[in-house]
Amino acid sequence: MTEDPEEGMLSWDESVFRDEHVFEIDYLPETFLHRDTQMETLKYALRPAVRGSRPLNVVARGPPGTGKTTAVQKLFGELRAQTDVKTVRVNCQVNSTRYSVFSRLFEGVFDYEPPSSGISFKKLFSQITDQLVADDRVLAVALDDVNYLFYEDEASDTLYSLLRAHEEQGGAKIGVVCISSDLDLDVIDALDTRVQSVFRPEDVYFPKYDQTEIVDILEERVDRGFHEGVMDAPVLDRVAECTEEQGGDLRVGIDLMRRAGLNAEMRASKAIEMQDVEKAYDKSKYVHLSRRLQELSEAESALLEVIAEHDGKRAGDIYDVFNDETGLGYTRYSEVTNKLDQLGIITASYADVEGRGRSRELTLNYDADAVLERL
Ligand SMILES: Nc1ncnc2c1ncn2[C@@H]1O[C@H](COP(=O)(O)OP(=O)(O)OP(=O)(O)O)[C@@H](O)[C@H]1O
Repeated sequence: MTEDPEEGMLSWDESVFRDEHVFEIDYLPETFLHRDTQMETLKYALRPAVRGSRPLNVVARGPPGTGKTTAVQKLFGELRAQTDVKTVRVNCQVNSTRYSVFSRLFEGVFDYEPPSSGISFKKLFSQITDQLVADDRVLAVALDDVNYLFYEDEASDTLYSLLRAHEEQGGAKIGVVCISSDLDLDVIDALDTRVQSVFRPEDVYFPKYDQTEIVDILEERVDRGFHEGVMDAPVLDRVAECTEEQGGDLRVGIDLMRRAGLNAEMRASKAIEMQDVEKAYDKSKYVHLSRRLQELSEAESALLEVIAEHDGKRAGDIYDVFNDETGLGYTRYSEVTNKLDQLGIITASYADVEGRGRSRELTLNYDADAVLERL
């Protein structure tokens, strides 16, 4: 038998992907492994809504990419399909004030946006609650990435309004699931005492997946996303190892598989090799960073750029450059520094500096070039 030189090579009309969509960021997985206890507790908390009662409130916590959003999306999807319960998930990274959170709730309840001319918060609030009462419907709200409401000092007001809706507004029934991936933030502790006294949520923790769990979960995607034989076990193990290395965030693994698939295609190969994974890892390990940088304001990006360009310099020097470039003063500089610190992009710590007393030292938590490339 003569060997076919084309064997193992992709032709133009072939692909390693069976369904590339399963590697996209908004893909909702059909099977959701290793999250049974978390799903149970969430169901337990939401079940009263199905009977027309107010659901229990929940705080869902855990490191990034551990399935918190997916869990809520799956349950909210089931509630929408099988019951009368209204569900709205608000991305607080984008909607980080009480007003914008309630604007999204308005949209969820009425299926159209609130008037763009603007109405008072009080009006916005009462229109939502009046409608819920009139329809006799329960509203389940997920505040996804709720930590951003804390960074903007809007969390207490937002929660207070949501939690008091049943007392003040004719008995509107609203339950809240707060999702936080900031492990340094104690959600309850960080709220005002007036909120703490009415907020006694169920706690659902999403631990980091270990390497075997990561393999189990990613195997599903391999089967759905790639043709048979494209990714063999040792290569998948390496993907899981890289994912583990990056804090167990499944986004890294999923992104890595997609990029590795594209790399294999670039070599016109029918199978993904280790080299395709290694090459992809240089990019995929920064998925957190890219996500965080996407939502920065102009002032935050400007300061980060200065820090990255002057890595290792004293805070005073950094402030001078920031001030020169943006015209913003020290108060704003200080606020932006705190925000970047809370986001985990930099660490701002106090240090004794000779001749200057205590001053803040800013260190970048990522490679400076990686930051600059993505800004
Ligand atoms: N058990 C699982 N099975 C299948 N896919 C999963 C599982 N857990 C997470 N994923 C996938 O991993 C990615 C990240 O999950 P998700 O967005 O739910 O995490 P998260 O904990 O909400 O993250 P963050 O806190 O950063 O918002 C998604 O693409 C999701 O489909």
